[in-house]
Amino acid sequence: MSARIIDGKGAAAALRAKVAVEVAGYRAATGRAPGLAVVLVGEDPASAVYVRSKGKATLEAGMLSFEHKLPAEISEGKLIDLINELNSDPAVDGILVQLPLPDHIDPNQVILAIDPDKDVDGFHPINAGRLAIGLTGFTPCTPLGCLKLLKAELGDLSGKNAVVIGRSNIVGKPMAMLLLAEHCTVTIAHSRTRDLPEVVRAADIVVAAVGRAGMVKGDWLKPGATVIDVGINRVAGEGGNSHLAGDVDFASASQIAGAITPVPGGVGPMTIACLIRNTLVSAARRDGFELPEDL
Ligand SMILES: NC(=O)C1=CN([C@@H]2O[C@H](COP(=O)(O)OP(=O)(O)OC[C@H]3O[C@@H](n4cnc5c(N)ncnc54)[C@H](OP(=O)(O)O)[C@@H]3O)[C@@H](O)[C@H]2O)C=CC1
Ligand SMILES: Nc1nc(=O)c2c([nH]1)NC[C@@H]1CN(c3ccc(C(=O)N[C@@H](CCC(=O)O)C(=O)O)cc3)C=[N+]21
Repeated sequence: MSARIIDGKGAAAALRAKVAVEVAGYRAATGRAPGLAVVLVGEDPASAVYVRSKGKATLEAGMLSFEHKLPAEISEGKLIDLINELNSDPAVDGILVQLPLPDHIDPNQVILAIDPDKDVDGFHPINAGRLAIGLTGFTPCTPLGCLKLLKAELGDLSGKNAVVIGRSNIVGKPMAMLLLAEHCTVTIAHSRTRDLPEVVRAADIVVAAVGRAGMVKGDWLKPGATVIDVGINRVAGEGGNSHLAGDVDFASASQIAGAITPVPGGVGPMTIACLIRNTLVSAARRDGFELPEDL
């Protein structure tokens, strides 16, 4: 059997187009454009690439992009001063501080400084708490993108067995909360899980967010399972080349799964589409502008 390939890139383009239509309506109604501030500390090349594609997607949707590039040596206090300025800037609807941060800066203190109502990453404890207890807030972009792909593929998720591999605050935990809210029976696996292949074998839905290239093998899967591969791992190839690989061994998994996301072209583009979606949602809440339920 050969799995359906879930086209994350196409789904992301469609979501971005829907957001752009709503942005046009928002601008006509309010006379202003939603604005996203992205803060990049230091010169990590991968982070710089992501920040650039976020800025591009923001502009393409008709929104304003404010990029703040800060030197790696900046103090935590100075970074928090900038966040306070962005919190009180009426042109800024969303604030994203690109992670990881340099070691001398505590990411928890930085995230705490962001106004929860501008926290389009959904990383602030207030938004994590809102998600956990079912209140309106901001849902982290990567898990939200995964959920949108799953619903497009499967429709109603109620009663399905879902296994999330990974328990980070930015992917694994919020993913599990979203699946629980969709009435899945959720298992969260991590590095201390005993017999991971056996745990995965029970899953109708597998979300892999580990950071280990090709770890999940085809023979771990229940035949027909839906597999969402969050992993973005840069793997060295021959002659100094490198390529991106997911956490799932695509060659073997695509023989057994019912549907699977590729890397690249799966979850990554959806993350960026959900970021501009969240930024529009933030602006719309501020002005009482109504958006479609299913955006
Ligand atoms: N596509 C996208 O938009 C995004 C992709 N990513 C990618 O997703 C992956 C995960 O990211 P993130 O959540 O930040 O990573 P973290 O490193 O924060 O978390 C990794 C998780 O995987 C678990 N883990 C590690 N080794 C094993 C193992 N052998 N068996 C089972 N579980 C294991 C860890 O367990 P423990 O808690 O016990 O240590 C931890 O919970 C990375 O490849 C990252 O690049 C991340 C964000 C966005
Ligand atoms: N505050 C914060 N918020 C984040 O959302 C955040 C972050 N920090 N730090 C890093 C991770 C990672 N992340 C990705 C976004 C897009 C792709 C993406 O578009 N990937 C393309 C490939 C890109 C390439 O070729 O390198 C794809 O999978 O097709 C990947 C990863 C967001 N993150």
